[in-house]
Amino acid sequence: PHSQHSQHDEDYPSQLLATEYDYIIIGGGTSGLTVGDRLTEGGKHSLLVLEYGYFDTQVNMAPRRMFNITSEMQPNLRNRTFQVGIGCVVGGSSIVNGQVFLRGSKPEYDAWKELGGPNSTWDWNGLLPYFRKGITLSPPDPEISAEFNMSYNSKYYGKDARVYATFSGGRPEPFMKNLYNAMAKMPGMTIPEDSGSGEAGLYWYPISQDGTEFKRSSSRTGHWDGLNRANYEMLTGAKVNKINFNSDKKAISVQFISRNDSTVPPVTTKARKQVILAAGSIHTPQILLQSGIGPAKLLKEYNISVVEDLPGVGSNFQDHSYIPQIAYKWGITPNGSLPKRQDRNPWGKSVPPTLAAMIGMPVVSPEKYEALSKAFENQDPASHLPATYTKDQIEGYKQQQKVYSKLFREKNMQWNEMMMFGPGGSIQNLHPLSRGLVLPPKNDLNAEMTVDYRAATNAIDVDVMVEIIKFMRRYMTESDLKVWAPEELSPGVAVTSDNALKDWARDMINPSVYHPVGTAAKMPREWGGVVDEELAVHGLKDLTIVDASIMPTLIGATTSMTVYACAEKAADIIKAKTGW
Ligand SMILES: Cc1cc2nc3c(=O)[nH]c(=O)nc-3n(C[C@H](O)[C@H](O)[C@H](O)COP(=O)(O)OP(=O)(O)OC[C@H]3O[C@@H](n4cnc5c(N)ncnc54)[C@H](O)[C@@H]3O)c2cc1C
Repeated sequence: PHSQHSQHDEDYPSQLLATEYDYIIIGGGTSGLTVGDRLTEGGKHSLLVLEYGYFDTQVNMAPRRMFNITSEMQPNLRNRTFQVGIGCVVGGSSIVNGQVFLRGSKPEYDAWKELGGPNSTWDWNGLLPYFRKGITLSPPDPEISAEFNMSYNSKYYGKDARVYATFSGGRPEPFMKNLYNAMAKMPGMTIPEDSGSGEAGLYWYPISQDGTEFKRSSSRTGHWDGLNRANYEMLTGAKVNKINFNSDKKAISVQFISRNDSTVPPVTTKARKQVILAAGSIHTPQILLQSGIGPAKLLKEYNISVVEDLPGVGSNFQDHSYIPQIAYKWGITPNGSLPKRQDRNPWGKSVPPTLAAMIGMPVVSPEKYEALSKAFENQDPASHLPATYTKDQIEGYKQQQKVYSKLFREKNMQWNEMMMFGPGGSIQNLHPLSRGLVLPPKNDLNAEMTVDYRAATNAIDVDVMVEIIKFMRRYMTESDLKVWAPEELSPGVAVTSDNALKDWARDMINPSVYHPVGTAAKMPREWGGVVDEELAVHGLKDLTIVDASIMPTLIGATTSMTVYACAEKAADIIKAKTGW
């Protein structure tokens, strides 16, 4: 049964599996399949991927391909609840995501190094080779790129990866030039040479599609389809619920059950070299807790014996937050056709490239950034962190506070994201300072996770959003766009004071752009971290986490490209460590 690249789908044929593999990967999503591909190159080592979802020929968000999770009620956002978007399908969230394919700016990755210790290699320079290894760029059409000022530089990408970024072949509406030119003249605005250069500013950006058929590029198309390796196996519909350890605390096997059939007894498969956890930021903490790794106090409440007391499991949870619409209309209709919000068609269609302004707080708010930075610097973390935080975890947040109060003053920092396609639009706070929790419900460790963004528990997050709204207002009403007499529809010109804007923002903020990170953070143990610089779980042997949960802090960009780069780096670390 292992003579071919096996896709055991739907019928849970666990009897086809071997009892032992060199590597077992938990979760066949974005990071899991990237690492799976790299470790099976050359055919020498056997590897099994255990994936909860199924192979699916359709892509995009649909119930079959998404976990069904609603967040906890958010008291600071008028008690609203929110859909928690994550993929459960072979390819994971890379199959259902919005395909905006960006990376963060240099200071955001350099922060990971500062939060990792003096010998850390997790900074911009340490990750750039892996962005290059992981992603191939299809440049824009030369004529269109010259006409619309699409600067790009292929040196920030590689040539061999089968995960693609493309600007696509469509032609933007001519009016986009006016949006571009007006933004380019905003005080302090910069224009980087490429969206992937690690520099903040105004740029056209690529999407995760191939550059010929304009079909979605995912971890499945890039790291599974067409490989046909006898040593690279996957079982779908398999829900992992435990990792087992020997007395030496070495991860030795993985237990899973059928996703649908509770009558099937659990199966245990052995891993000779490593167990690799790639179940994403929401479910990686669950599998750790089910395995006895997490806050000892909590594990006792679940009657689970403690393998390793790691209070950080499920904490430090972060996501981008946004307001979907700062709405304007033109008082004087511009000539010619106007840009519309583009649906990045996942089934293959060339759509025009899209424009974004990704800017730091000194550009967003030249007046207030210094005061905001000071307020954050002097804040008592205990005033907003969860009551369960230990001394170590509070110390870890203090370290983040030290780094981020500096980054408030950093111009080359992607703190605000404005996707530009018309009058007004959506705005994002890419660096919320509140920290959420992702934990199983009190009475049942095996039930679906509870997701609590704890949005705006740090009130500075709302202050930042207000400054971003004011930046949008300046852009719409004080830039060259004013010749078209823009009229603000919401929040509306009657909403003027900071307090009134804060009030409005609390009604409007959505605490997730489907970019959850941080719940098994790469930070020192004495700062509440869960994995070390080699992404190995503190205190244990041969258990490595490779998904978005390891990011100690958010990057100011959509997350998938960074997940690919981190997984590429993780694969090299695992190879070096396990005598690959
Ligand atoms: C709706 C949506 C829109 C997004 N938009 C964008 C965008 O436009 N651009 C961008 O760059 N990023 C976007 N993202 C985010 C990005 O896709 C994710 O950050 C990234 O894919 C996460 O990768 P991962 O490997 O951490 O997790 P995933 O890719 O989610 O993989 C985790 C895998 O583990 C499996 N799993 C979970 N629990 C178990 C278990 N117990 N046993 C076995 N398997 C399990 C899941 O089924 C899943 O396949 C979006 C995400 C979503 C959901």
